[in-house]
Amino acid sequence: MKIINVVGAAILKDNKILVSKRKEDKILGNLWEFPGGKVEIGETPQMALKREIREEFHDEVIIGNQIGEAVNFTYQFGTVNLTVFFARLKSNNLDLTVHSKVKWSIKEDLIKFNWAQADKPVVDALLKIDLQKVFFNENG
Ligand SMILES: Nc1nc2c([nH]c(=O)n2[C@H]2C[C@H](O)[C@@H](COP(=O)(O)OP(=O)(O)OP(=O)(O)O)O2)c(=O)[nH]1
Repeated sequence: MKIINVVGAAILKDNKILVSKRKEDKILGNLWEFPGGKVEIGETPQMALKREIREEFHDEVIIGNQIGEAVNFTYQFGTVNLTVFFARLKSNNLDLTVHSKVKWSIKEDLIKFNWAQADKPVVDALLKIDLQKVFFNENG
């Protein structure tokens, strides 16, 4: 079965995490996810994530550490290999070009969103991390 390599960003601001809702007419429509997308040939995960955030929100980000392990989840259309990284915004447009909505959520509320299946183990891993201790290298 086809493996689709996907990267996502848990963008942090003021101890909140940005969560985004997929448009109704897309695969996994109306489900919540970490913004990001497919890694293209020749890209590192970090390069792909910066490109996707630029395309999706017209924003620049600093990428931090990976959250937990990469997750493999098999949907009807293929197996998604999802890797999620912490990120911080360097700009603040958050233009909605591919999502129907975004929300800033406190950690405790993350479980209330209707997540894409692949994201659930990542959310569990995130819940165990103290967000106050997440570090960003300004060159990241
Ligand atoms: N961006 C993102 N995609 C996720 C997450 N969880 C998850 O299962 N996915 C799936 C949804 C899609 O099948 C795939 C990511 O593809 P995508 O968002 O770049 O693209 P898409 O299939 O919606 O649309 P397209 O680029 O093919 O036009 O991974 C997540 O947290 N973030």
